[in-house]
Amino acid sequence: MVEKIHTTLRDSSVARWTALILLASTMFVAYMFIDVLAPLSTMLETSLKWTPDTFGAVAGSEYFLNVFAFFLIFAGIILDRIGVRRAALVSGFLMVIGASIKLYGISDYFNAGGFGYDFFNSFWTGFPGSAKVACIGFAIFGCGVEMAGVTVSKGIVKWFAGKELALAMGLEMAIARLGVFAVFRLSPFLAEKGGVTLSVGVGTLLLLIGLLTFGVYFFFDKKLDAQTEALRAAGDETSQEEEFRISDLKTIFTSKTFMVVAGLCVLFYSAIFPFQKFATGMLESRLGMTTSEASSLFSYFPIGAMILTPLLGWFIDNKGKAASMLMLGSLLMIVCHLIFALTPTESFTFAIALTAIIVLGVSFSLVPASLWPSVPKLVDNKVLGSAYSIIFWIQNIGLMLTPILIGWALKSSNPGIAEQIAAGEAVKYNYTVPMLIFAGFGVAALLLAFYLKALDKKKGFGLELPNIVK
Ligand SMILES: C[C@H](NC(=O)[C@@H](N)CCCCN)C(=O)O
Repeated sequence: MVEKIHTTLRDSSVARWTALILLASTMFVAYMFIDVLAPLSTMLETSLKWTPDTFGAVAGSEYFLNVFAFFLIFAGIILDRIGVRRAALVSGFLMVIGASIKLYGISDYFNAGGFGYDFFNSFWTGFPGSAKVACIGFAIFGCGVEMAGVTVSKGIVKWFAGKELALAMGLEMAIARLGVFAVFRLSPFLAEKGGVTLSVGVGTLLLLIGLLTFGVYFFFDKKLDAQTEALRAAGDETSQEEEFRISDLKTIFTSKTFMVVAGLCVLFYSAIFPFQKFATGMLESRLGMTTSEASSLFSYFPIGAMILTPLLGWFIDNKGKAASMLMLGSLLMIVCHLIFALTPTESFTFAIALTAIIVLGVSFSLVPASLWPSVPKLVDNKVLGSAYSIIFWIQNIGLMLTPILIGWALKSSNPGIAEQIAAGEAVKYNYTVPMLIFAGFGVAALLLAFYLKALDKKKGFGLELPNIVK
């Protein structure tokens, strides 16, 4: 007699959490790579002649293909069609390929006249060849990392829906933030020992390990699918999953509440991830610190977020209040950016900077912990991959344009400074205008958060309700 299966790996907490750790470890190394150059802006300006606008353009290039080639939209459709495990491998490969190209662009070999050097320096000469190659690599890496983000989100919903969903998402984000902390500590240290190439080289190697981790996850996911299929065949699984159709995407784009969440997401994240790229330079300038000191100080930002995000996830699973948390998170962000922008130099002490960084970390827990687990409440599971990819796509437009805007604002509000730095003078940029721009994004996000709460009250999506079904 064939034994009937009544449970799946999803019902074993050990299997569930192991799947989460496998997915999150790849995101840990991916987030390390995203910010591997972030603490090195000053070093890159002297070694590779990357001015703030060049640095901003390289930072923004991560999102270029996602936005303009609509890669993220395709990534979501591909994910909904080929499933989590295959999409995870595709994204892992893309990250490794892109990172390797970026590594080549900043390498001593390339910059000493290696393959492609003459070509990449023969056009648009105001933008260094090293930065052009770095942009190409980072844009390919960006396709991989964003596809990985969407895939991991859908993967977590697959394992944790109706269980500890927000806690699991919070933990995944916490592990990713730990990657940001690690890179802000490690990257300047490695760069001091072996130059920028060593930092990016180690980052690339770690991504290879991340790809292997996705490979291990593949087998967990396969087993779960086989068990779920067997349950369906035996008639134990009531909710037969409907097939995804492209026309289903219309329901996402026409949902007002979904678009408000996407708007809030792009505004909030535009004042966080791009800020991470400029924060070290801002702290160096405002507190007269070295790169290494400023980078260490800023590393407390992801640490705060890392500790709080899973706790808030647990709270949302059990008590709800996601919409209210979005409002509070946006408000705290405005306060912190205004402190960076407007505190007079004599009052901007180490303690003030540290407090603002930690409070910003709290804001960076409140919004992600409540935003991402709210998405499954707004759309059908069969379009969930596409829904995450559309939100990420809209978010990527902001993440791509904001570093370019900030780099430009920094250069324009500090006329002559780039030239003085290039001439070896010990002058600093003034970051007031860029920080006011970040605060402005926060104000717009807060207004949308108020609107979202009102919409939820009217339409009853249950954003304020707990996730755990008792
Ligand atoms: C979960 C969320 N992830 C994102 O927003 C992704 N689009 C990744 C962005 C990474 C920065 N380039 C998060 O990390 O809060």
